[in-house]
Amino acid sequence: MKTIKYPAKSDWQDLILRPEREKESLLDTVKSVFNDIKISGDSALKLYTEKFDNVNLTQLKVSKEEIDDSTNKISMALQEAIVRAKNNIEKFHSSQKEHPKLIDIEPGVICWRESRPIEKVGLYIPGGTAPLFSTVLMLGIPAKLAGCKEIILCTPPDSEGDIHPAILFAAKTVGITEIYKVGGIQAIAALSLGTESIPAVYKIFGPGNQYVTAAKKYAQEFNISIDLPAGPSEVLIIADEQANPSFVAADLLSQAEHGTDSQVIFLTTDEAILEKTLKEIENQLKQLPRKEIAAKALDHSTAILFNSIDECIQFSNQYAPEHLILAIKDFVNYVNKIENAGSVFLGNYSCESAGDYASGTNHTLPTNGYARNYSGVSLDSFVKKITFQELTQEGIQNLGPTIELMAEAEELLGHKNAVSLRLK
Ligand SMILES: NC(=O)c1ccc[n+]([C@@H]2O[C@H](COP(=O)([O-])OP(=O)(O)OC[C@H]3O[C@@H](n4cnc5c(N)ncnc54)[C@H](O)[C@@H]3O)[C@@H](O)[C@H]2O)c1
Ligand SMILES: N[C@H](CO)Cc1c[nH]c[nH+]1
Ligand SMILES: [Zn+2]
Repeated sequence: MKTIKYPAKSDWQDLILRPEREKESLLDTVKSVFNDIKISGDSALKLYTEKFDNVNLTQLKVSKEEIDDSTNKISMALQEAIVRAKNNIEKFHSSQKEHPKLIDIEPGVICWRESRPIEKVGLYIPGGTAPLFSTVLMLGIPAKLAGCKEIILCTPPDSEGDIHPAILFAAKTVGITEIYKVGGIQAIAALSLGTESIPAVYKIFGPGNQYVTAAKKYAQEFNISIDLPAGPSEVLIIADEQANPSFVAADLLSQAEHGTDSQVIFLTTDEAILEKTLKEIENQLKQLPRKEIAAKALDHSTAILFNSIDECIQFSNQYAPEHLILAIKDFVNYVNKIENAGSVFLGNYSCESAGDYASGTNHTLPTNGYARNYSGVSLDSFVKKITFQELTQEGIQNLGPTIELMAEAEELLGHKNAVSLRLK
């Protein structure tokens, strides 16, 4: 991890850069996979699965037996943990339900808005280097709460052609049964274009590596919408003198271990905390099974010493992290100053892992600076909002002349006429 002390503001622009693959070559790969899947459907899907996941599949769809068997393949304790997390995620996301509010605009003019589920949605569950069954809960629960009719789940198979039983158990717990063994660009292409076995959907959700994220961006060319660009994980931690260096190190490593292209940023005003945290990172890293992955992520991660917490917050707002942890005493005084972040964790005991698994918030969040203009996944992501209005005869009599005047000024006399006829 690189250490920088008191950087000038003019250097911040370089410090907020994320490690990225060369976009051009990524896009070329994405385009050719989409093209092959458009032409050859399932057979291209199988070829790409052999190429990128090293497994030769005969059947892409997960059978009912495989789903049912998943229960016997994971411990009772894990089953209970998944159910507890599900209840918490459900509680938080249910609270996001909006009830139509009728607004009296003027006498005889009422407007309101109602939500309707997106009928067909595709959920991508990452599985390249870790089976992220928690993501099944994060996407499946709001999809079900919203009332989406067709929910198609895609996730890469392991080298035996199997899906991790915890992914299948989580899907079963949420009530998802249409599951396909396909990952990466080819999964996103199948969900966008449809193949003999995988139906096309209207919106694609889910995080993934740079290939998946690039494919989701490209899918938009086919009029498919996407949740958000949720790429390689990241966390930014702001710590003062009362922070606990071992907690801070553990939180940084928790996101570094996701992938070699993850990035973690540590900001502090206290030089002693900086030194102790770097030592802790070194010690804790050795104990992690994914130490090679985390070490590579740390190679393009930075620890920065600043003069004040205000300066740390300003830097964080410019960086726009996926996760922000405020390991500072008076975090309540800084909440209002946070402008760009996917999800925020307050105080020494709010570890980021809580949000990843079980506290209730969603872990599918904007990365790579997209927290400047995107929100994380929520119930809203799975619905469209339709506006309604009812004008009575009194309403059009009152408002009509204003509409007529505006229509005439725009030289749209057809619009004006639709009002004038009703005023007679
Ligand atoms: N932002 C979020 O909300 C969030 C949440 C969870 C996970 N994540 C991120 O998701 C990512 C998961 O990545 P992963 O790799 O473990 O799983 P993944 O499922 O995203 O990607 C695996 C797939 O990548 C494809 N692939 C691998 N090498 C390729 C190559 N050379 N060319 C073309 N395709 C290739 C394969 O098809 C494989 O199935 C991590 O980066 C993690 O940080 C983000
Ligand atoms: N931290 C990830 C989002 O960046 C989500 C996750 C899933 N499992 C563990 N973590
Ligand atoms: Zn995580």
